Amino acid sequence: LKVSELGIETQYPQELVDVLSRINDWGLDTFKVEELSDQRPLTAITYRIFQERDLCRIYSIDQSTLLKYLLMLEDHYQQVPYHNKAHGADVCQSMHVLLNASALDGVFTDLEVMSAIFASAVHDVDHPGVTNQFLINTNSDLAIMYNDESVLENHHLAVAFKLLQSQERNIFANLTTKQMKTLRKMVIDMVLATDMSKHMQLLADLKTMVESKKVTGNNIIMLETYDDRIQVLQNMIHCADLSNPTKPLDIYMRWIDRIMEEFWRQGDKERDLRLEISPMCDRRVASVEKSQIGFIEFIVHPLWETWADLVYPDANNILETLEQNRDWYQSHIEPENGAFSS
Ligand SMILES: COc1ccc(-c2ccn(CCC(=O)N3CCOCC3)n2)cc1OC1CCCC1
Ligand SMILES: [Mg+2]
Ligand SMILES: [Zn+2]
Repeated sequence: LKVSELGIETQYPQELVDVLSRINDWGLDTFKVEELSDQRPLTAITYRIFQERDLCRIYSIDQSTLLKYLLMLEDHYQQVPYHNKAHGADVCQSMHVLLNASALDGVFTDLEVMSAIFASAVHDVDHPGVTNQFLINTNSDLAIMYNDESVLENHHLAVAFKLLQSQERNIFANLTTKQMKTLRKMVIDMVLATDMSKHMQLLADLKTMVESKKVTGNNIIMLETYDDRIQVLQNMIHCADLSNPTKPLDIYMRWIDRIMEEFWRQGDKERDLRLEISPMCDRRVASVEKSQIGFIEFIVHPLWETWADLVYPDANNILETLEQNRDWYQSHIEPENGAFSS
């Protein structure tokens, strides 16, 4: 990558080129990209991935149109502690790495790959930093608009596709009608799958697929139907969305700081509104480490263990890091608040 190919202006061009050289690695430091890109991590990372996968050439995407769309998309991520443009960038880059699993070599078409990268980049756009339940409980305009069903995820999709409607930002202008129809359906199916309320069903279906896994001679997964293909992509974006505990511990800790601040700000709003404070949202009775251990035990590890089975042995190192992080927190439980530690 050359400085001229960064796509964005920065006072640290060479350092940014150096950090982005890890675009295909699981440990890429999104926070470093955020700092070195002058607060443009989503544009810098997504633009780099489009280049890496040659998507502009394959789909005749004008580079300035892509940059205009990405900058506008990035500006529509809200300045909230966790669900901001850095999270969007991180999930996009994590998805890019997961797509490179050798068990999936040649499995997905270029259109499916572009759909997955696009879905990841847009998947939390305009997130207000509160949960679906909070939006429902407070009779918000968004909950009214989407009838309490995957409220945030429907909104992220609507915003992402609306931004495509101007001719100067329509990166998919040169796709055929059929390609656009396919891309739109897959992006909708993937972003809706990032709603935590779909987690148990997604995981159950993934386990069923693993039990009946069909592979070719060189251990490449065979996915014959749309339902099978989209199910793998839905679990992939869900894994990417829940990938913080699988990253190097110092990076994981910084994501914890951000999600807790976002949860605590929601708790502050609930306290002011005299609503019951949601679990883990009361900054006065926080047990950060215990919450993470529960999150890993009940959600993240069961999901990643199943994913690691599906793409065995490609995700073994990721699962290993997750288990090391879990063990680290287990052995560093902070003393109970107050005098009576158990
Ligand atoms: C680094 O820590 C986390 C990173 C990601 C998540 C997380 C959960 C579900 N998602 C997917 C999006 C979603 O559905 N959400 C967004 C979070 O709030 C619930 C609805 N993401 C949770 C995390 O920690 C929580 C706070 C202590 C234990 C759990
Ligand atoms: Mg989300
Ligand atoms: Zn997300």
